[in-house]
Amino acid sequence: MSAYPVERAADEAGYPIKQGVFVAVAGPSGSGKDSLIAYARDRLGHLHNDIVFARRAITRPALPGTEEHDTLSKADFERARAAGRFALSWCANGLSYGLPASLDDEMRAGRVVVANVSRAVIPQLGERYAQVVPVIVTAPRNVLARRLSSRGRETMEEVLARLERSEAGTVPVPGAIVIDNSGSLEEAGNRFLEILRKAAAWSDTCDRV
Ligand SMILES: Nc1ncnc2c1ncn2[C@@H]1O[C@H](COP(=O)(O)OP(=O)(O)OP(=O)(O)O)[C@@H](O)[C@H]1O
Ligand SMILES: O=P(O)(O)OC[C@H]1O[C@H](OP(=O)(O)O)[C@H](O)[C@@H]1O
Repeated sequence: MSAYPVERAADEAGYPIKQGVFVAVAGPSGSGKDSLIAYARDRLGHLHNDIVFARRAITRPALPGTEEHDTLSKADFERARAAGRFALSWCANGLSYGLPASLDDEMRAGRVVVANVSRAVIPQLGERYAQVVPVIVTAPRNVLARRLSSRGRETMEEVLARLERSEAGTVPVPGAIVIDNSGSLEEAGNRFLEILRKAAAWSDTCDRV
């Protein structure tokens, strides 16, 4: 068995990619990762062209009013993964998730890439990209429970499983920036926006040296 994830094998010699900044947004289900990403995306102003928001492939039907993603069947997902179409993939919550391999080109072009990822794959991101900014979004369990129930995307059983995972999925992420999203979306969203602005400035600096 290869020591590396399947996704790395396609271009082993070229990793880690030194350009670009990868902002990895993680944290328990319901903490508000997608909400913060959407908040910032709407307020980027002139940075809009420099920051790329990853579109995930998920083995879940697309639902109106939630994250826009590609939907693949399990079989198609596995085929895409085997063909090297994902920069990174993982399984969680009974689903498979993938980030498109085209993100490597965005990184090589020196852009800031923003993606919602599992906490567990942040170390793999560090193997693929030299500059990764992990952002962990948090909220207390009772807040997660309220938000997941009122979002209505999962059944009650699935909500309970996600709440269990909220702690079970916790892995140490050295150097992570933690955003407490237990208060207003505006407050946490502006903190996240500031992180993206800094990442864009950092990416510019790296381009020049
Ligand atoms: N600061 C906030 N105040 C009130 N409601 C919020 C806040 N942030 C997010 N929400 C709501 O909480 C719910 C969960 O948010 P969101 O879907 O962004 O979480 P997530 O971390 O992306 O979850 P998942 O990992 O399950 O996709 C949504 O209905 C969203 O509108
Ligand atoms: O618990 P961990 O492994 O950190 O995250 C698990 C996965 O679940 C959530 O996705 P979604 O809510 O199904 O869109 C996260 O975005 C992540 O991809």
